[in-house]
Amino acid sequence: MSTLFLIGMHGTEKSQTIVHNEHFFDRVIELQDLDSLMVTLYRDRVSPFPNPYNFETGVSLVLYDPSRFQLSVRQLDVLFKRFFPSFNISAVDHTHEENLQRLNCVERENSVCRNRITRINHWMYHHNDDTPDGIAKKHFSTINQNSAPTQACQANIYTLLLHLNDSKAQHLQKASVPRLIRNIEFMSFLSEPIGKLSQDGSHYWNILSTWDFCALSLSTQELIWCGFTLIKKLSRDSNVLIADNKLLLLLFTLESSYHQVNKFHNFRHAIDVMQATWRLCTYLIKDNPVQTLLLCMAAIGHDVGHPGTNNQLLCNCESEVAQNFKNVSILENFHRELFQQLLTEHWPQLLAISKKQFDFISEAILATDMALHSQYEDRLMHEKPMKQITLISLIIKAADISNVTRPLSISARWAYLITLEFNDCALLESFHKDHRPDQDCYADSYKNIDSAEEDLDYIQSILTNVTNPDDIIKDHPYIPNGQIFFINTFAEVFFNALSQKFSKLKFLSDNVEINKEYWMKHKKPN
Ligand SMILES: Nc1ncnc2c1ncn2[C@@H]1O[C@@H]2COP(=O)(O)O[C@H]2[C@H]1O
Repeated sequence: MSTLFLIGMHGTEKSQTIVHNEHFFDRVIELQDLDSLMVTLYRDRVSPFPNPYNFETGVSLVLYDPSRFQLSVRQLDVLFKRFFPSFNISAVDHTHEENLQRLNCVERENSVCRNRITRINHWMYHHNDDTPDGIAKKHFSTINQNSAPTQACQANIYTLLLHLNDSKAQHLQKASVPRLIRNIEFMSFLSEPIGKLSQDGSHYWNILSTWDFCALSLSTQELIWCGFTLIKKLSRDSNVLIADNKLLLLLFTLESSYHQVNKFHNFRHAIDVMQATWRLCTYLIKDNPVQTLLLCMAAIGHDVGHPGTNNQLLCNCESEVAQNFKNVSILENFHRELFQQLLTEHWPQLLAISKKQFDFISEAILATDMALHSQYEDRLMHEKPMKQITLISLIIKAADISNVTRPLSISARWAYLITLEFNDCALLESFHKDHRPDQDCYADSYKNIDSAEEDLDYIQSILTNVTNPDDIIKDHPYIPNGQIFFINTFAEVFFNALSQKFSKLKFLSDNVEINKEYWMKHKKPN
């Protein structure tokens, strides 16, 4: 869905160009000022699933007069990139008619980001620097009344490369949090969990404290609340304090740095891994609250910006992001860099502590690369005495794939989601048979592809209404085979070895066996 925001614009200021182009947007919202804009962005983003206004499945433009708000277009764009990194949103100075050519782009851009496959393709492989700076450098004559929109259009759509480059650029600028964001009371966007707490003050503690934790049945507001509740407690335990509103800003920024439209690799997975990490820490690093805090934070950030695909796909198509990391642990390095930057900005004290301890958070995030799985398995079985860094890595690795150790009804729903994500990877690969990954997204051949309407409504109804795995595999009969493969190849040996080493963790390998038994009963002949 796409939104046209008109800020502080009175009827007479609305030019004919704006009026003629409004119909390209799904909605037009008129707001008094930029403060109201920020509130709308946050409020929409944390609306209940399936959330049409997540700012990812369409392109949104903000038309305003910079001179009236003492904030240039460039500054507002930087603010969007810093605090809403996954959003397709850009600022436009509407007082110069030629700038309104950007409105012509929206129809084309929407067609790229409404289709899951073209959207993911664009995220992963689009290399051009379409920012106004980049365009100026390449002498594209795009803001020209007579010319058709060209690559300049794509400036409004998220890409991994821009996310990474913007994050690096912010690192250099060391800017403070702008007033527009600093003034926000983030608790005001969390009415849902606060409402539940008024009925039962320990509700979220109770759900966070068991291995039956089901992030799948939580809304975005509740996920943020769970992160807030746990990290606040751990920060107190370890005396690395952070003010409530600052912690909430960090969590809202993290949520906006994950792709809500991904089936599996989204903020929900991040909170699930954070919870699993914490539970494992209560058994394995009992007397070290600082390390528990660092590891739980690493867990929340470990997949930030994940495109819902994999390293192989980035590598095969020689994406610039892959080259940037020399084809080594590409996504993990990507997550690590983005998260480091977020911490530099939002919680530098924690980052400093992390760096003092063998670059704790970075090491933890890098350990989640499954290409290193057998190495870690080896260390788990043979390293004596086990080094602290190995233990930390094993905890976050175990948490990352802990969905197969959850009770079956929960595990099956995670299996369903990862299967859908794998299916999209397969669609992306077949898309590449006919299209160069980095070709101009507006070329004709790119248009009529027949895959991948949005299906978030359908997925959400399964997640909330279906708890019986039988119902899930009725529609997706090959899920059991995928789960057996994953358990046989990775999970079984790993969790058995972990349970042998740490007997209190036997429930993990027990659950894997129960789940495997179920999948075996429903296995399809290959
Ligand atoms: N239930 C599951 N079934 C199949 N693969 C899984 C499952 N859980 C995790 N994985 C894989 O394990 C990987 C761990 O690292 P990633 O999160 O990058 O991507 C994950 C998936 O590829």
